Amino acid sequence: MTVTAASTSTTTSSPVTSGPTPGALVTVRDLQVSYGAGPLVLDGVDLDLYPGETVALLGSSGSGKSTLMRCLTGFAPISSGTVQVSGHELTSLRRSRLRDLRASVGQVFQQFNLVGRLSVLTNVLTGALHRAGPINAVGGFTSADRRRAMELLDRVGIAHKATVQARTLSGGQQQRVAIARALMQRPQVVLADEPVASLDPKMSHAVLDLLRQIAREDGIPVLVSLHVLPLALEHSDRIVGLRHGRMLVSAPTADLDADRLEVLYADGTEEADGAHR
Ligand SMILES: Nc1ncnc2c1ncn2[C@@H]1O[C@H](COP(=O)(O)OP(=O)(O)OP(=O)(O)O)[C@@H](O)[C@H]1O
Repeated sequence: MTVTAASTSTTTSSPVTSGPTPGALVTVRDLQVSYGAGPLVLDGVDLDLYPGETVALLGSSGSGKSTLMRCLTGFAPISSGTVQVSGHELTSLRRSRLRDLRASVGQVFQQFNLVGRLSVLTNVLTGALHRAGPINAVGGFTSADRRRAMELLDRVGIAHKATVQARTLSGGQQQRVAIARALMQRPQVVLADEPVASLDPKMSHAVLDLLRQIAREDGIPVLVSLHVLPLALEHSDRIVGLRHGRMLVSAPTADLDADRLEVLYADGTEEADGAHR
């Protein structure tokens, strides 16, 4: 795993960096975001994501985790700063190029976002549409697409459910299907926004194991937001943490423990206090 010099210790302010870091697939610099005329919800955020690493994104409710993820797909109102994905500056891309770039970012969500009445296999196949565009949907999927979708279902351990409706699966099984769908895009990076928030502890470990395995085997970065510190400490190579929109922690997981991460939750809001333990 590669880490930046700025990420080798817990920081109390944003690391001072400029330009893309060699080897990073995602580089965010001095990012500021506000919704409408509201206050800054991200303020001076820097982030690098490297091939093969799993990075846990922590922070109390409202600290800006989802907004940061949205920035990586061009769906957040960026006020200033830069976001580079695979060497492309996202903030200056035309719409068609932005669509291409989004296709290279696989996403996994808390609520799985499957189409419940469609088969598991078809749900995975829809991942191919991100790259091919909607026109391909008219012509249907190719046999190569189907073969790949079955291989991915096998990889996530759920090929035996390929023909059943997605809504008949358990939460953990549905999240595996969602991961297979994201992989169908042949992503260069995977963003998982609270992927285990709806799962029981056993399933949570299994899904996070799977995501980390994918990062390593495919050599892509996986950024996963979590609310439970022990899960982050067990299933990540590096932890970054937001508090009130500022990146307060950026360090290898091996250098961190729950006490050092408390800084993210001091003065926390809503369910943050205590819920992360
Ligand atoms: N579409 C929006 N319009 C206006 N404000 C928004 C919007 N989305 C998020 N916010 C605000 O931005 C801030 C950060 O929200 P965000 O959802 O990124 O936090 P989060 O860390 O992901 O929270 P949670 O852990 O609860 O999901 C919050 O104050 C939130 O109210």
